[in-house]
Amino acid sequence: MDKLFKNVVNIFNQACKKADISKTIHTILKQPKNEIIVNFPVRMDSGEMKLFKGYRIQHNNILGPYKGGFRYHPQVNLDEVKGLAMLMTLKCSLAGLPFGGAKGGVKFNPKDFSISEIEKITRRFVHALGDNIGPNFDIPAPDMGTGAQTMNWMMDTYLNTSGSLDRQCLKGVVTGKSVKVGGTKGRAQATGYGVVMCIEEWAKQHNYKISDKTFIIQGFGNVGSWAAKRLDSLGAKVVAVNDCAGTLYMKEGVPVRQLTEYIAENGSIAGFMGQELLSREEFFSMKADVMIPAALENQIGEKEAHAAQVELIAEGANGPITNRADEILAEKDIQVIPDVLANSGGVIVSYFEWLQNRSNDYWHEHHVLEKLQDKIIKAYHIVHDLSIELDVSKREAAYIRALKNIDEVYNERGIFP
Ligand SMILES: NC(=O)C1=CN([C@@H]2O[C@H](COP(=O)(O)OP(=O)(O)OC[C@H]3O[C@@H](n4cnc5c(N)ncnc54)[C@H](OP(=O)(O)O)[C@@H]3O)[C@@H](O)[C@H]2O)C=CC1
Ligand SMILES: O=C(O)CCC(=O)C(=O)O
Repeated sequence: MDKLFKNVVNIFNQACKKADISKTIHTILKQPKNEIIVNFPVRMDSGEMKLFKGYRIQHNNILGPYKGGFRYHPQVNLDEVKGLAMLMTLKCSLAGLPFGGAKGGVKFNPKDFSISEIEKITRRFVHALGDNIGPNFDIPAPDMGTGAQTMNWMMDTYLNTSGSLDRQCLKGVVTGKSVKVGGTKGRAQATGYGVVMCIEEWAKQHNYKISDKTFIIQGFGNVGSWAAKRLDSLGAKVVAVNDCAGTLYMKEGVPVRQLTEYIAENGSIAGFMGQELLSREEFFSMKADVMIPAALENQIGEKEAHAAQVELIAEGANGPITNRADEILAEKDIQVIPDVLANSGGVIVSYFEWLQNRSNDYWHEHHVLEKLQDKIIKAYHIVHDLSIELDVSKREAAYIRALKNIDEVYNERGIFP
């Protein structure tokens, strides 16, 4: 089984060499600054006490407060969260945000717990983290298995336990909250929309008419479903969706809104419109124009890369392609828009939420989405141009650009001895 942190560090090492990053900066960045692990007890509905393990990995904060999501998933582990935290440092730097990188999570499957148990787990986790998070220090956000409701509980717990009277500014302790409690319009759709905005830009460069193309999406949660909605509005056909239950294939295109509603009610694609599901293997070998992995890391390994029959992969998920698979895809001339660029829409709009919380001035949705488009398209062209100039993949170009920004800041500030 590939390890995410190792995969990310391999590309980081290559990029450091190509970007001529000093040994000192390489040494600072190759491990996270802080690895926080908490074990905390929570009383279940049955009265039983259960112990949970939570992580917050703070990779680097030279550019600003640590920033990155919290994941609730049974596979959460230290290696995974370290890899995800390093990706956040690179993602924020590439997007030009005044944030560093962090990631966290709790190892459990939310599907096995009641809403009130999930609320208690969330509140106890925030309590256990204490001052390790804060609106000017480390700002969590949603990731797999968490969403606006989780962020609302987190903010509420932090406000009630921090001891500070500055309720307004403290709202920015987490982003991705619901709009009524201080979230921004546009955050829910930001990551999925951002992925498609990158695909739209790629399409313009390749004289590619999106409305004539077929798309396949792994994962139909926050990222996958919003990407599908934007594709649908552009007239494109999403012909297959894969989740843990299997692969839904509909030749004429999946009815995106109905599927979103169905999953919200039933928890998965199983049973949708009476369709028989295909296998995971059939998803990864399906002939289509574009694939959007929007689930877990390491989904496209050697086998899936050999089987792939698409022209472009836009990484909605973090780290969905292993190092070896990256090489195979390059040999097959399958292009990749890398995670640190393609899924940066989420953290970009999180930044807008944080700004709105600080100023107490809330923006229209169209303004948020316009600003998102400006930022992500700017990053897209920086990556594209650099990949041509240096003759490297878009992933390497993205890492190189992000590392150069960080290197420059360290060099101008100097390093504390
Ligand atoms: N939310 C955000 O703003 C951002 C998310 N990302 C990344 O995007 C990815 C998805 O996140 P998000 O949409 O928020 O998560 P969600 O929890 O909303 O959705 C996850 C989706 O992935 C599916 N999934 C999980 N495990 C598997 C598997 N083994 N095989 C197939 N499908 C699977 C789930 O299906 P099932 O119900 O069957 O488990 C579900 O459809 C993650 O990699 C995350 O790090 C990146 C940037 C920002
Ligand atoms: O919105 C954020 O702050 C972080 C989103 C995230 O976790 C990610 O981009 O992987």
